[in-house]
Amino acid sequence: MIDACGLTKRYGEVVAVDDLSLRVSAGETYALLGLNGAGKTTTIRMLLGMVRPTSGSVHVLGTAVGPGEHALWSRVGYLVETPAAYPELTVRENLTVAARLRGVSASRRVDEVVERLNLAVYADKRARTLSLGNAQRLGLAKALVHEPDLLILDEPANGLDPAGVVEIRELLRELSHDRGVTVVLSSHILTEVARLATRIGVIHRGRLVRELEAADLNAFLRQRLSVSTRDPEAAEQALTAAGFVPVRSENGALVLADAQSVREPDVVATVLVAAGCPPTRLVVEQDDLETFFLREVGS
Ligand SMILES: Nc1ncnc2c1ncn2[C@@H]1O[C@H](COP(=O)(O)OP(=O)(O)OP(=O)(O)O)[C@@H](O)[C@H]1O
Repeated sequence: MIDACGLTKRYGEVVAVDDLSLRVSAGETYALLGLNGAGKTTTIRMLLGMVRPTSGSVHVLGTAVGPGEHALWSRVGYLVETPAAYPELTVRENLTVAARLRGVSASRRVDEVVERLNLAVYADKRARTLSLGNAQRLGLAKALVHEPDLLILDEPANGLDPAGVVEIRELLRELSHDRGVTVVLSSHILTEVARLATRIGVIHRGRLVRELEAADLNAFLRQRLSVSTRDPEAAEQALTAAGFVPVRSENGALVLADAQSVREPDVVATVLVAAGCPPTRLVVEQDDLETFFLREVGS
């Protein structure tokens, strides 16, 4: 569906995207995950031919992205940053224009996306009166009105309230499962990405620093054993004497990060009981997603 090779974009001294290659296959939901300024929007703009790469190439649906490839975009729906709409036209009129531009004449499709994006109440309101969240809904409706095979969305949850975030997640999931739509999206919200994506690309300072299957995400979350006792100093000594490497955490618990402690906490408990300082709490903890992400981007 998408084949981007060695994409680089420089703005003077700033390297917004640096030698980034990615492939997205049919049916995937691929999420570009990165902090503010990581290069997500620039990458997405290059995929869509809105920004010309300084070097590298992009193929979308087998076609090289470049001037004159109009037919290609009838199969692609996209939303980039603040969605643009004709401010004096109503929601329905905006969608009708978008549909016509994509060669779709059926007003049924406009009704369907109005319904699907919960815009019925606003259908006859001018676009300029919409809240940020509803403007985002209109942007998504425009991206979907021609039933594209590929959706490319920059921060689709932007401006939406928590219910709207869930709604859009469900919509994208449904499009992917029921209609086989391929989705490429960017986000800086790891928990959201983890719920939706089948594959995740972590982008940092313009570089794709890691790609992983969402199903493998758990394997990247480090585990450790956290032990509390009434006498942490004695416990630390006993564990050190037994060959463990306990580290005192801020809350006074001892943390053991080695694989054996995580696998066999009973061995740790036995050492502590024998030393006369039995554990009052013994728990295997896992990195949360934010810790994983910050570790990946090294900050
Ligand atoms: N037109 C431009 N001129 C100069 N610098 C730019 C331009 N567009 C982007 N940049 C710079 O390129 C870098 C990447 O920006 P980009 O908007 O792609 O990041 P992003 O990951 O989408 O960030 P955000 O989540 O904040 O939207 C940033 O340092 C940004 O300031």
